[in-house]
Amino acid sequence: MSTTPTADDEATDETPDEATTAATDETSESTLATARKQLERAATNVDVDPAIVERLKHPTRVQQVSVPLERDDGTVDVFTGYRAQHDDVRGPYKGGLRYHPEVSAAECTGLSMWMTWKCAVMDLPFGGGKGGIAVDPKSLSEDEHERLTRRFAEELRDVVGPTKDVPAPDMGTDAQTMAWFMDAYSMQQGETIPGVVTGKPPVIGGSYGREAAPGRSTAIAAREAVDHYDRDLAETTVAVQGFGSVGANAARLLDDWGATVVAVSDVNGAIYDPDGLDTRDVPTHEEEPEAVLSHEAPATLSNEEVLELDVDVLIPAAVGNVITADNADDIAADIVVEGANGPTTFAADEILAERGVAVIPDILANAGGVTVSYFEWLQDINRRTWSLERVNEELEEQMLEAWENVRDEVVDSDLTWRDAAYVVALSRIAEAKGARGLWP
Ligand SMILES: NC(=O)C1=CN([C@@H]2O[C@H](COP(=O)(O)OP(=O)(O)OC[C@H]3O[C@@H](n4cnc5c(N)ncnc54)[C@H](OP(=O)(O)O)[C@@H]3O)[C@@H](O)[C@H]2O)C=CC1
Ligand SMILES: O=C(O)CCC(=O)C(=O)O
Repeated sequence: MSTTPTADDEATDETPDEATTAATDETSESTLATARKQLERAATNVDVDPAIVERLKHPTRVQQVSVPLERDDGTVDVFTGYRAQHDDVRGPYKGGLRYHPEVSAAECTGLSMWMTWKCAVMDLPFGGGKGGIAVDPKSLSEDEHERLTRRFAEELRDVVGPTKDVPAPDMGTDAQTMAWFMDAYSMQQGETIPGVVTGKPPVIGGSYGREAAPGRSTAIAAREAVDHYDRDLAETTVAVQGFGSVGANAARLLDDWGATVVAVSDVNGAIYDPDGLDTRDVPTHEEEPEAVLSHEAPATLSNEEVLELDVDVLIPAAVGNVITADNADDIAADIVVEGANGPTTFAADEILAERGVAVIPDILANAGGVTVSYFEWLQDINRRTWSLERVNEELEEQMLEAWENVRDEVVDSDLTWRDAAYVVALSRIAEAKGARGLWP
């Protein structure tokens, strides 16, 4: 079933277009509204055909599917799944699959727009996609997670594929989810096709280093930002919201590199030690969900308090829309590095910019995930495995190149880091559209 989402979308009751105008209450500014407003603002800094900008406010398509699940007790529940495909002028759609109760057509559309820019900033030959199922993954047994994923893969079969659209993990999904997805798709196609998804376990064509990659790039971005502002990482304090794939890997690397990580949180709150936490001893979401508070520490904080801690670097690495107009004035960090996708609303971004807080945007900071996904895709096509050392070296190189491209715009054109990243991305996308003769 291929549809434009309708008001049947139980998760939000809004279409992608309605989502833009529905966001009247600042704190509830939707992902899609933020993504569109960011695009409009950034477009004023680039010489790009307004028709292209108008086109880029909309996805190519959003696939909406019903995903029936037979529960372990024999009853059946039907969930709604989505795959938003935003733009593919530079290559196949690329982006994660999220299992979360708030997944909706509008959210996937906004997230797929950010994937288009992210792939362009990193100069990867991909466009932007994002999808998921509106479900609480913690309510699923492992067998239910597998059955749901296999059925989702069947429903998406016509729109995904190694040269069409290549999903990957996101919140609530992991390497095992990708393995089931790849197996279900391969069985339907009658041959093993590892390149249909990335983020798989290495034993079936996954790349070493993929799981840690978005956290690694977030740490690299934090390190480079600290250096850009003439500070010393050894004297830098860091707070991290979210201790999953992105947050835990970023925190542990920065800890390894000499920074002092004073607070980390999961969904239930944060642990705080002004002298620095031993982040390797704190259980990650993958090791044990909701276990951060079980680690002994001098103090605990709420998730709101962790955002307002007086640290040098704040890394929101959990859910979106956590820095809003309501708390932007209370953010005490000098540098915010966006590990999560869309943690800062449009209005909050403007407040932080006025206050001189540097915000390193998600489309640059957490782009290590999709970059190593690209490496995985190359390995799958070539049937050749790269070592972890090679993956990390090439990631470092690609991140530094993207960092320099964006930094040059910040320095030369006096732009915010987000606007600068958009200038790099939009210029490449517009150039590709021009070269292909696509209008718009
Ligand atoms: N995985 C990837 O490849 C990439 C992910 N991202 C983005 O990074 C963010 C995190 O994703 P990822 O690390 O994969 O997710 P995970 O599911 O691995 O971890 C999420 C973490 O956030 C915590 N969390 C969940 N809800 C909240 C909340 N409301 N407040 C505070 N903490 C919360 C979870 O706690 P608990 O353990 O208690 O559940 C967990 O520690 C998302 O925005 C995602 O889109 C970006 C690039 C790539
Ligand atoms: O690895 C990928 O393809 C995409 C990861 C992702 O969803 C993201 O960067 O937000």
